[in-house]
Order: sequence, then structure tokens, then C-alpha cells
Amino acid sequence: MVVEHKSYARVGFLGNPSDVYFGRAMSFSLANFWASVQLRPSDQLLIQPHPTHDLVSFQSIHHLVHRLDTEGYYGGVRLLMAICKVFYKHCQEKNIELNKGNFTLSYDTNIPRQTGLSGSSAIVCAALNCLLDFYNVRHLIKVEIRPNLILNAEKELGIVAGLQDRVVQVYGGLVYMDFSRENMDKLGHGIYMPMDVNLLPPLFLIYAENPSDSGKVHSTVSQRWLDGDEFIISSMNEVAGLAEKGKTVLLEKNYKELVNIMNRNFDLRRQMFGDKALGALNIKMVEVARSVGAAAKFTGSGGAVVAFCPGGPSQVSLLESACKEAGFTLQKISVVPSFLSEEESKSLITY
Ligand SMILES: Nc1ncnc2c1ncn2[C@@H]1O[C@H](COP(=O)(O)OP(=O)(O)O)[C@@H](O)[C@H]1O
Ligand SMILES: O=C(O)[C@H]1O[C@H](OP(=O)(O)O)[C@H](O)[C@@H](O)[C@@H]1O
Ligand SMILES: [Mg+2]
Repeated sequence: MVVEHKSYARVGFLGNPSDVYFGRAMSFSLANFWASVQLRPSDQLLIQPHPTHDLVSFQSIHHLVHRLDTEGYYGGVRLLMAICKVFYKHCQEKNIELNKGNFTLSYDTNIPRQTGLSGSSAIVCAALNCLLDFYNVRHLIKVEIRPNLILNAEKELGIVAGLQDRVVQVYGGLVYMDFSRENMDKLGHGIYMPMDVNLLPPLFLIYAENPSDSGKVHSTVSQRWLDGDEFIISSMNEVAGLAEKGKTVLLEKNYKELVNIMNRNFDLRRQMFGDKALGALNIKMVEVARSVGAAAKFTGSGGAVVAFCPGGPSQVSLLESACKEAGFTLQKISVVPSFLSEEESKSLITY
């Protein structure tokens, strides 16, 4: 029995990064890019390195150093190992029996690497889905809990990350999420509300080959937040509030106000993180979009931008030219509908 699962990239549409800090967020599953994981039964338990993403053979020392400078030390192998560990420990803790032989896990991805499109958790989410089916335990691990397991796999590796990406990668579609401390403490997870994807106006993705490490980007703000820095705490609360406002604005189809909310979301991130942490190229992507009057903000911690053109097709043409001139890739966003089964949707609040 070979099991294969696909998990899509995600766009943190509003409220990110407050999800890392007990805030609120609205995100959607992006059909343009995905990761896939395959599980095959085998005699040995093998985590297969990807031929390009886990490169260990180089043409020269120059090539090796260039690769480390541009893409860092790690690929997906550590993510696959970490989710195996987290899944196993969770099952042990919950007395879920895992009666099966060994397997080989392999992965592939076309999600631009480390561009804030959640390439990391797409690999982890697809692997978790393989494990759930291989061991036939999907019915024993609630849908609300699965994002926590995906996040814990990355936390295990010391990556600073939040839940918004993992939630939408498990649920699919458009989801509004409330991670308030009260809910997290009481329920052990946030409150996740699927929304109608048709409420979204046409959106565009701008990105560049410019990998940035979300853990590194978050580390200073994360420490300041832990230290009780008032500016970070109040700004993060405002960012969380934007997701909530955004929910109302989308339901009312008030797209004029959506422009202000998206722009404010990025401006607050910029004030909190500072230009050095965000990176000049990432900031330029937002500025290029804004130069034609589009609203723009990061999809994640940096590398890709979600843009909205309230002026319609003529403004989209201007955006196309501006991106081309700046050397950025522009794609029309396509959203993946919800993945939830009828059974899984029943317990959830929908809009
Ligand atoms: N496309 C990829 N292929 C292989 N591994 C990846 C890829 N993207 C991310 N990773 C792994 O996940 C880790 C964290 O990536 P992260 O900075 O969160 O990127 P992203 O914004 O894509 O989620 C990386 O250090 C690496 O180990
Ligand atoms: O900063 C953000 O918006 C997000 O950063 C991480 O996502 P990534 O795709 O790795 O950049 C993090 O996992 C999210 O929870 C944050 O919202
Ligand atoms: Mg990530």
C-alpha cells in the first residue's frame, strides 16, 4: 500500500504574524504551489533525502558555500523526521496503537523555498496525512489537533512559527482563526471558522528568489514579546484586530476598506520587525505593488507578497509591468476549496 498526500502553500491574508502571539488570522490555501509526500512500506525505516532540496554532493567548495549562503543548511529531511517523532509521541500519550511495519518517506515540493508561503509546514502536513492513513488512525486524531502536531514538529527543530499556516493546510479553503490565550488554554487549540472562498476578491502573488529563514526573522520580535515589550504587544494586538475587521469587511464585500486593512497589516509588521530583519528586496516587493495603488502585505514572514488591485484590470496591467521591470514574478492567485469531510465540518462554525 503506497500512500501519497499533497499539501498546498498558504497565504497569510490578514492578521499574520499575530498567530505566533495568541492573536487572530485569516489565511487561505494556495492552489498555485504544493508539496507532496509519499509513504511506501519497506523493510527498513528510511527518510529519503530529496535530490536537490537536501543536497550533499557539490561541484566545488565554491558551490557548497554559495548553496549554504543562499539556502541555508537544511532541507526537508529534518521536517520528516520531526513529524515522525511528534506523531509517535502523541500516539503513545493518547494510547493510540501503531501496529504496522516500516516505511520509506520521500517528498517533493514546488513551493518556492523559504518565501513565506509555508513550504516548511506543507511538507510536514503532507507527511502527517501519510502517517494518519498508513496507521489508519485518522479518526483518532481530531482535525483541530493536527495543526498543533505540525507546529510541534517545527518547534522540535527550534523554528519559531505559529499555527495559521498549519490550520489552513489541514482545513483547506479560507479560514478565520482565533488563537486567544483563553481558547488555547481551555481547548488546547484555537477556534477555526471556515469562510466562503468566493468572498475573496481577485488577488495576486508577487515573489522573488530570495530565501529567508522565518525562525531568524521572528527571533528578535519573539524575544521582545516574551520580555513584555509594550510596543510589540500593542502592535501585535492591533494586527490581530485587523484579521477580525477583515472578516467583517469581506462578509460585507467592502473591498475599499480591505485595502486599508491589508496595508496597515504590513506597516505594523515593518514597524515591529524593522527594515533590516524584513530585507530590502521584500520591502521593495510591497513598494512596487503600492506604486500602482495596489494594497500589499507579506503572505508569511517574507519572500512573497499578496496584492489586491481595487482599480480592476487596468491596475492589474500596471502591476504586471511594474513587477516585470523590478524582476519579480507575478501570478494570479487561485484558492483551493476546503478539504474537510462532511463529518469534520459538522463541529465547526462556518460563515
Ligand atoms: N522548499 C523546501 N524544501 C526543503 N526544505 C524546506 C523547504 N522550505 C523549507 N524547508 C525546510 O523548512 C525550514 C523552515 O523553512 P521556513 O523558513 O519556515 O520556510 P517557509 O517560509 O517556506 O515555510 C528550512 O530551514 C528547511 O529545513
Ligand atoms: O510571519 C509570518 O507572517 C508567518 O511566519 C511563518 O510562516 P513562514 O511561511 O515560514 O514565513 C510562521 O510559521 C507563521 O505562523 C507566521 O504567521
Ligand atoms: Mg515556515
